[in-house]
Amino acid sequence: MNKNINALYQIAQKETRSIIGLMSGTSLDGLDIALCEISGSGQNSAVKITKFETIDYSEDIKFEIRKVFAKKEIDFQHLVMLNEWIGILHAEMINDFLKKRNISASQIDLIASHGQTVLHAPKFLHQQEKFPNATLQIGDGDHIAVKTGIITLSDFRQKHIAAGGEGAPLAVYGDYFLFGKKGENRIMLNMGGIANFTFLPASLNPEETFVTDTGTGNTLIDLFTKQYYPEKSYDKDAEIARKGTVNQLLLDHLKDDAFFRQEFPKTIGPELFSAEYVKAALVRSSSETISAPDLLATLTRFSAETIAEAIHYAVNNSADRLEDFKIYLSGGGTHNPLLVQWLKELLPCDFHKTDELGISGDAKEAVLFAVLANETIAGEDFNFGSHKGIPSVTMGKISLPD
Ligand SMILES: Nc1ncnc2c1ncn2[C@@H]1O[C@H](COP(=O)(O)OP(=O)(O)OP(=O)(O)O)[C@@H](O)[C@H]1O
Ligand SMILES: CC(=O)N[C@H]1[C@@H]2OC[C@@H](O2)[C@@H](O)[C@@H]1O[C@H](C)C(=O)O
Repeated sequence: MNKNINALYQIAQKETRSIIGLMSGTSLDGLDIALCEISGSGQNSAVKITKFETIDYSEDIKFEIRKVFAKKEIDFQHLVMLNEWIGILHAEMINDFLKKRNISASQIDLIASHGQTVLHAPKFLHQQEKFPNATLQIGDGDHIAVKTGIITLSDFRQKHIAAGGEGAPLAVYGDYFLFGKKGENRIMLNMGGIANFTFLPASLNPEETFVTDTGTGNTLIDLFTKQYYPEKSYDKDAEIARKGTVNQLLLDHLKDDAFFRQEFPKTIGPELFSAEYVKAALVRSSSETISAPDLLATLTRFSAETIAEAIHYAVNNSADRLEDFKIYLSGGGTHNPLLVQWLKELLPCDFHKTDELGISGDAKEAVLFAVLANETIAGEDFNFGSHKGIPSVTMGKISLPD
């Protein structure tokens, strides 16, 4: 038997697996690395994060990714080179992460690598009938496996699409296994570049469980902060937005898009929520001369209202009331006090952070990919039912180190 296949067989039978989860999201801020000890699988999964770090992307890395990120027309050779380069860079970041902590590669069972999303084009966005839902994450897993010496699972989203999904969000698998609690209605709300939530009803009936993106989270706030204040990468503590006033007419135009009228589950990216999207709404509302604080206040309100309206809609379609739901926040938007304040005003739910459930909100998405890898290697069949959007499949391609 090939020694790596034998290793996988042994890993699958271990009581506890050491799995590194990696996530680099749409904010292009860096690579989240979460070292997890995972025992069990499926609903019996238990995760302990033993180490976590976000390794910031250098300006050079951001610059090179931005050349292709969310763009329809690019230099194709650059994308091909970037796929290899990001794989090598991520491997080096993992090696540094381990070295700093005196952990050897032999102590790690698996790496679960999300990769860097460069284009996310569900059918809703590309609108070309003969083509399927499409998404591309780069940073080839073979580079990570060879350079770290650790078996690596990567490219999780393709199987989801192959099995009938949109390739995102995938959070529901981990959210259901780690945070589903019988007798308690929970909503796991992640506010990254794009915001999404997993609806976990008290029944834990997989047929009533779903996950959906809601629209922009931080992506437009970050984009226009950088545009008006090039020295800042985001509106820290909403300092700028707080000085502004929401422009209601602009807000109405921002919210007037077919994406918001689409049924759940749905997914989207910065391909739609771009500078052009905002500029078109500025023109339609004749507010091109808006001040930077007013624009940031309006964009923050746009995120808050679209998230809140999606949650209202989800709960209205259930047998329960908003007051009966606990919302667990994660992702960078949790640190935006104005966004969170407005959400609390718009949603009469009971607000918490995933940290209270033992998983830090900044690490959660990286952990979710470690859980997906755990399922692929050690999980048993779990049926999420027949409804659209959550195919009952394992995900990730396996790269062997030698
Ligand atoms: N103190 C803060 N005040 C306001 N916003 C903050 C603060 N801290 C973080 N953020 C926001 O969080 C963002 C980073 O979020 P996160 O790391 O969840 O993004 P991501 O992983 O790229 O997202 P995605 O879920 O799209 O993959 C920052 O760009 C910023 O908008
Ligand atoms: C294509 C892509 O990278 N999508 C991300 C992004 O970040 C948030 C939202 O948009 C979500 O759909 C997804 O990530 C999470 C981890 C998911 O798949 O659940």
